Amino acid sequence: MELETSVYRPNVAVYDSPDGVEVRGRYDQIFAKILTREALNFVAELQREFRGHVRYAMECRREARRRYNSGAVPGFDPSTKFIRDGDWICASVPPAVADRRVEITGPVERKMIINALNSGAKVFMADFEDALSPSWENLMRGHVNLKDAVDGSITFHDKSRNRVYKLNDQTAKLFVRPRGWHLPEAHILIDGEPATGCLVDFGLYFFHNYAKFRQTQGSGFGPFFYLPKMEHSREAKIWNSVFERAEKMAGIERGSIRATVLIETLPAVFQMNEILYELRDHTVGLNCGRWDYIFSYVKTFQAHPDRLLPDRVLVGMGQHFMRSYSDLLIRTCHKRGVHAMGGMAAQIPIRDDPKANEMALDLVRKDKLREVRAGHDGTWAAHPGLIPICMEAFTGHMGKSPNQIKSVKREDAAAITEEDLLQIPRGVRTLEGLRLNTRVGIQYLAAWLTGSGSVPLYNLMEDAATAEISRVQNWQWIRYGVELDGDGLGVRVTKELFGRVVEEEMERIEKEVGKDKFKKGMYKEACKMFTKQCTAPELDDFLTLAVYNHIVAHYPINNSRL
Ligand SMILES: CC(=O)SCCNC(=O)CCNC(=O)[C@H](O)C(C)(C)COP(=O)(O)OP(=O)(O)OC[C@H]1O[C@@H](n2cnc3c(N)ncnc32)[C@H](O)[C@@H]1OP(=O)(O)O
Ligand SMILES: O=CC(=O)O
Ligand SMILES: [Mg+2]
Repeated sequence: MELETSVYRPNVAVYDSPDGVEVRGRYDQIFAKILTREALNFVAELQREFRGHVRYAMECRREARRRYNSGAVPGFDPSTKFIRDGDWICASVPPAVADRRVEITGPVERKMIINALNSGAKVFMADFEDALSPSWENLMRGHVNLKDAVDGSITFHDKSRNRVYKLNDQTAKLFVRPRGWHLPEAHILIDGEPATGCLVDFGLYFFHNYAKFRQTQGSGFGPFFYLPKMEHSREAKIWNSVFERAEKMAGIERGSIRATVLIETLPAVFQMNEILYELRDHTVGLNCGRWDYIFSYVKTFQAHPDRLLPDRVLVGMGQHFMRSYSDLLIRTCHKRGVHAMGGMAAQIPIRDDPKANEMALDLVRKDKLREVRAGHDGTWAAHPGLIPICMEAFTGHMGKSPNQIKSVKREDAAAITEEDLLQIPRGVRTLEGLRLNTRVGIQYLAAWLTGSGSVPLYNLMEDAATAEISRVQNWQWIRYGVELDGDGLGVRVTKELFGRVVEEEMERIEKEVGKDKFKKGMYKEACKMFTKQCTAPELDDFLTLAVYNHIVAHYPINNSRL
């Protein structure tokens, strides 16, 4: 089915919402097929059952932050040692996803979904998180697209190229990544309060797709999910209960739903066993979400001036703390019988410069070889053009074996300590680092405000996670007046220096994108928001949460049934 959302009309129709549910987003006949009374009722049930647990989990995050801000550092929890030492394993991996050597990721955009499912990757992770700007239009179209994808009818007509996109016979297995626990969905009010974003994403997708998915994609299992940005196993426990609730509603076997958890916050690295334990009937592994992990390192240590990061480009997987995290994740997953997934290299193909392209591809190749040699069972690709390289690296090493769960135990990683996981990354800080953070942060935010959650900038993939690093690193350097020791200039970062950098980088952005695009885009607004966040007395928890209101579009006429 080709997606044609209706043109704007005055509010003549309303969604058929159950009691206590108010939909404040634009009405569209196509969206109404997703926002059915029954589906909204399911989301409302999830919200009512779990909102107290979510609220408590978010309060615990704030409490942990207060402790870290008073000098504490994260570590293993002595009270859950029995879980780490225990001899349990997770439910066995469903055959449909035993081989996940290459997974492509991307926003829930129609053409990209088709391209990703056809890409030759084993898995496609359709993203409501880092790669999506969660506007009402993006979210609802995303659900329509996913439903069409699961029932196999999705098509897309690119009129400018007169090209029709449709699914191949063989497609990647679909995983869906709902938003993190922290993000609200302001367009759906339940009992007068914004719904929890991830419960909306999960609830709508599950409700409409579980039956078809299990018949086709999952061979009796599924649907499959990726779970982002958790900080503690209590958050995994909520997901486990949500899954059980959904299975009960659908009348499907417990353990049908499976999820891979991104380990992408510093506190969570100390909870990997505990997270798998909570989800032991519903998990298919952990993934190294390296970009958010770096962001989380800065955020966790925001009050620790002795733990400042070097330039963003120097914080790679070769740093001791990153290598330790990836090695320990592999050991943990393989001990528990599930996949240890690698992460995303930021390089993307460079079309107009063969030499630079070869260098970028070589960096991706090296990253993937490091991952497979370390024992990872699969990896992420940002772009279809990277799949052959990722495949080659993993197949070259694993051959026909679907994964390395049984063959690479990494017992040596048992010796990894808290100090290894927290070791301060080495490297210099430069004015160019400050400039790049600023240039990238502003351009990313400008794109996000206008509906794009992942963009190519300076030949790298940028999304919410990578932009967060730029933001918090600038904040940290300004807050502590760090010396830029890599330039030989000995300059300290101050608000005044940052102000000059912002001005100059805005001029550069205008030159690079052209006057017309600059004027029509939201660069000035983005600049204001980014500057405010980088110079705020208190570090905002999330960039996208702080600016979310700017993309909320409440439908003007009150369509409430309350
Ligand atoms: C930190 C993390 O969370 S990582 C996970 C979240 N981030 C992501 O998922 C990023 C995914 N990648 C992307 O969004 C894109 O590749 C970008 C923004 C980085 C680059 O996009 P573009 O510059 O538009 O790519 P480009 O023009 O080279 O695309 C060429 C073709 O590949 C397709 N393509 C590019 N990336 C993807 C993808 N990830 N999935 C599916 N198709 C893709 C394009 O749709 C285009 O198709 P077409 O030839 O049929 O028109
Ligand atoms: O979600 C992935 C990450 O690296 O962040
Ligand atoms: Mg992430």
